[in-house]
Amino acid sequence: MKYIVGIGGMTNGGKTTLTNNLLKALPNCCVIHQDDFFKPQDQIAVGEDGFKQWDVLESLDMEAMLSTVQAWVSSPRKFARAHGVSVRLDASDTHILILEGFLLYSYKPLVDLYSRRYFLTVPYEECKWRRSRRSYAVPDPPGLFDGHVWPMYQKYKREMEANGVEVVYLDGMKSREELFHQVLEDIQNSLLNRS
Ligand SMILES: Nc1ncnc2c1ncn2[C@@H]1O[C@H](COP(=O)(O)OP(=O)(O)O)[C@@H](O)[C@H]1O
Ligand SMILES: NC(=O)c1ccc[n+]([C@@H]2O[C@H](COP(=O)(O)O)[C@@H](O)[C@H]2O)c1
Ligand SMILES: [Mg+2]
Repeated sequence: MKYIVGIGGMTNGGKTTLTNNLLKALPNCCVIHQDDFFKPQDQIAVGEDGFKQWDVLESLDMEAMLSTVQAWVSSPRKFARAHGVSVRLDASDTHILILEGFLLYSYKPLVDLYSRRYFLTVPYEECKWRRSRRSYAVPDPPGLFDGHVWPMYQKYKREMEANGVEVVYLDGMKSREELFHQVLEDIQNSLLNRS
């Protein structure tokens, strides 16, 4: 069985942290990080607001991300081997792929592939505070969060909801451990129901 999990939601909701914890616990589990598909800086548009538009779908090479997902779908075993993931021979023939990123459910060709879509959120103030402590490959210029990051998050979330995309919301204010156990248990139950 092939099982694709989305760990989506807002920037600094805790997606990467949760994903790394799940990867250690789930057998035959590969990961694809959406952040690895950002286009080079010189291809990022500059908006009327003067900000580089990092937080829009066009800043990501989603075709390349889709091809990577398709490579896993066509042979999870080969994909795992190529990415240094050990495949347990004794385990049942279940293969899991985690897709992790902030715009997972806004790209049409991918949206129906998920077996389960999680969506992490934290309140505005917490998100802004966590973000202010992060250092990205390209540092945030002053005002980016309120001028670009937060409005784009709201826009894409509204669109996702208007499109009726079904997600399981996760409270990113819970502890790392609580989130890990909640989602691990949920995935395990969902896998049992399918087998
Ligand atoms: N459950 C949590 N509670 C408090 N802080 C968290 C939690 N999960 C992650 N963090 C912290 O928040 C920041 C963003 O986490 P990260 O996993 O990189 O988020 P994302 O990938 O969604 O941007 C990091 O400093 C991380 O240590
Ligand atoms: N990885 C990069 O090349 C890069 C560059 C500029 C901004 N970012 C930021 O990365 C964020 C997405 O990653 P997180 O969800 O982990 O925060 C976006 O909000 C974007 O503004 C990433
Ligand atoms: Mg991240």
